[in-house]
Amino acid sequence: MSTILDRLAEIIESRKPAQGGDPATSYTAKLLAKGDDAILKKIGEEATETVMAAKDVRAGADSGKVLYEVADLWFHTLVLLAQFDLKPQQVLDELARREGVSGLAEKAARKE
Ligand SMILES: N=c1c2ncn([C@@H]3O[C@H](COP(=O)(O)OP(=O)(O)OP(=O)(O)O)[C@@H](O)[C@H]3O)c2ncn1[C@@H]1O[C@H](COP(=O)(O)O)[C@@H](O)[C@H]1O
Repeated sequence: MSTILDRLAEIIESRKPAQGGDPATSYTAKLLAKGDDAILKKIGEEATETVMAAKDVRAGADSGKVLYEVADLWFHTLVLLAQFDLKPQQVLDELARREGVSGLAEKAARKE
């Protein structure tokens, strides 16, 4: 069964310049055509907007604001994955690989 992440990844793939993505009709095609720096800039912006939304929620705003910004951030990380020919499933596989491994234990092992 395909998930929304898989379906979005397919759409993003189809927006690549090499696949005929049209920057005039597609936000994703426009961003991909601009290249690495533009994509990375968007991720920085969306991460910052997520931080600001979380602060706003703590100051009384609706928590939906965080959901909205995280969706923007996830979308742009999917564009970044596509730019490097990576798939969301590979990120899910990496998270699955880490399942059950304490972050503290993993960090300690790295220091040895
Ligand atoms: N999920 C998304 C999605 N989330 C966010 N965005 C866009 O990401 C941008 C977020 O940037 P900002 O909030 O900073 O808004 P902005 O000022 O318009 O952005 P900039 O011009 O500054 O880059 C907005 O233009 C949003 O519309 C998305 N654009 C597309 N998708 C998905 O991708 C599909 C293909 O979209 P197109 O490639 O545009 O056809 C869509 O059907 C959706 O499923």
